[in-house]
Amino acid sequence: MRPELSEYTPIYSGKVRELYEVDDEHLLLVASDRISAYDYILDTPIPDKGRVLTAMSVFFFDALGVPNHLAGPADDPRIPDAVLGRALVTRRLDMVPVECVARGYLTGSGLKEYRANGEVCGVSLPAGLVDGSRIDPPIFTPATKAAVGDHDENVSFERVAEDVGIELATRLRDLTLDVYARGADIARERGIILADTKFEFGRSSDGDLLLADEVLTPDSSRYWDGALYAPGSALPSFDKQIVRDWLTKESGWSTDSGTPPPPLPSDVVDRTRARYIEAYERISGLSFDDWPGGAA
Ligand SMILES: Nc1ncnc(-c2cnn(Cc3cccc(F)c3)c2)c1Cl
Repeated sequence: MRPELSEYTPIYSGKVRELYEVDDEHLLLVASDRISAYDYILDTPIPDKGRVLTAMSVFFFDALGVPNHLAGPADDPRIPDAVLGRALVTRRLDMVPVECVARGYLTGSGLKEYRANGEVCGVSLPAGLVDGSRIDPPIFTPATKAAVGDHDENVSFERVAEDVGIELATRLRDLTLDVYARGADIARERGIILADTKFEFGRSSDGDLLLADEVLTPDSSRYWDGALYAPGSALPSFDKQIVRDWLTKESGWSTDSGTPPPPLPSDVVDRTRARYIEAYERISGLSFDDWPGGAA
């Protein structure tokens, strides 16, 4: 008999995720089916998005073999039926207040910084790079966590060292780059480019530095279709482009309308759900049908 979700104390609610307290030492990290686009949380959920992204994190935690915060399997008996398959029991850690970002390709806020001053987070890059250019070897471009609703602020490695000390800053950089490179290699071998990603780390009560939060999911990383990759072209998001294109090209809504996006039509929902499942099955080599939870 699984506990009810109402038995756990909610301690944090993010845009698309929630965090609950299971007991003094454990949390429940819940991924919703909500999807965000253009900084809005859309009214229409994508069925199974939370389960697919949870499955992706578990795959990468296992595949990368990095000490992490997981405290039980995807079907842990402490997970309520209502969130089975889209929730994980984790150790409660003392989170390091640094968004540990690795970039293997230049785009987004990194590209903006590069165009302004030829570097990203204090790391200078070769001249002549364009949107989507490969950054090889990948770079560590940390950020400070923004207030709710705001974007994180990119900071230099030196600033991180000032905040958390040079030893921990160095470990965060090395771990971030190592885990990103290995995860990106696994995905690239299966035709999916992980252009960049954001990790969070925490320290356990016995002082270990553990990989926490979600890992290498489409919400914490940019997923691109390797078959379409060419530097210089606007690179479509593997998982969110269907939604973005419908919103901006077919729905009549516009990003500068100042109004929330309209609900999504069922075909956009269905095709987006299929993209999430396709990404998971291609990267993991596993069938999503075997993942816990889902249609009762
Ligand atoms: N193992 C941990 N120990 C302590 N704190 C955290 C922690 C705090 N915040 N976040 C981000 C987040 C993750 C999910 C749902 C949200 F609403 C927010 C994660 C974790 Cl993962």
